[in-house]
Amino acid sequence: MSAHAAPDPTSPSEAVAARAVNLTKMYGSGETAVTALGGVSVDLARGEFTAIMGPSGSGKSTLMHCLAGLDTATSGSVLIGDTDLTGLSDKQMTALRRDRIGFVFQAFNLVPTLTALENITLPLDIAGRAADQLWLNSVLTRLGLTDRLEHRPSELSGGQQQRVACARALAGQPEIIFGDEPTGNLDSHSSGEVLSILRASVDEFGQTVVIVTHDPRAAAYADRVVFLADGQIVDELREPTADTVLDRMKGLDARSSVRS
Ligand SMILES: Nc1ncnc2c1ncn2[C@@H]1O[C@H](COP(=O)(O)OP(=O)(O)OP(=O)(O)O)[C@@H](O)[C@H]1O
Repeated sequence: MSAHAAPDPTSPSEAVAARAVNLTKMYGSGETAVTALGGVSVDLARGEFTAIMGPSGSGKSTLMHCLAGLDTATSGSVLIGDTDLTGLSDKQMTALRRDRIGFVFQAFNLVPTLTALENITLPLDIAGRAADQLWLNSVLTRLGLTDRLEHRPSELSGGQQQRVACARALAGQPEIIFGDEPTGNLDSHSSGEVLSILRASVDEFGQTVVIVTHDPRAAAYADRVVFLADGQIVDELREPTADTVLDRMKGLDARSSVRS
């Protein structure tokens, strides 16, 4: 198994978009306690596309939810840029998620009664921020949405809905975008489109993207794949291909089945 890079405590925060330090998450207590994360430390570099992979139950969603401020860890800390999430009030956490983080979920999570454009600008409207029109136009053009802006979600294909969700995540120029199985509900063509958009947002816009995925072909779009097993980071891969990811996953699945 190849060594994975431990976080460098001296690395400047400009280079690190999000950081987990010795993150532990327990569910339940006593004999029924489950350790979902057993002391995870990881740095997510700015301007990089990272995929989190691992067998079912390995802690991927828990890690992403803690990093994104959607869940709180039992111990350890999470930083978004320089901000330590530990100790933030609910109000501060809501503001941080709204102003500094973009989300793309498996289920698209669009508001059915709003048009595509209204969905895209909704988080900015709620925050009372005006969209940067030049930026928004370049995102809408890049995502091929300019002729779909007046459509409601029910009038769009799954792939188009997820492109709207990507535009919504990008509209506010967040520090980091988290995707929880963003292609889990899409066919392979639409998956490829959405992943190309996330890839382009990193290459062309300097965005930082982190996704959880089960799909080695999706992970192959990333710069780096971080592998979890049993609530620990056990491996990582740079410049992954679908084949190299699949190989590593086979090793982890074998390891899990030996344990269970
Ligand atoms: N709300 C909860 N209550 C109790 N246990 C939980 C809860 N959420 C997750 N777990 C447990 O924590 C562990 C990690 O779960 P998590 O959902 O993070 O894994 P995952 O790698 O994302 O799984 P999958 O690939 O199946 O979505 C699992 O053993 C799971 O059963």
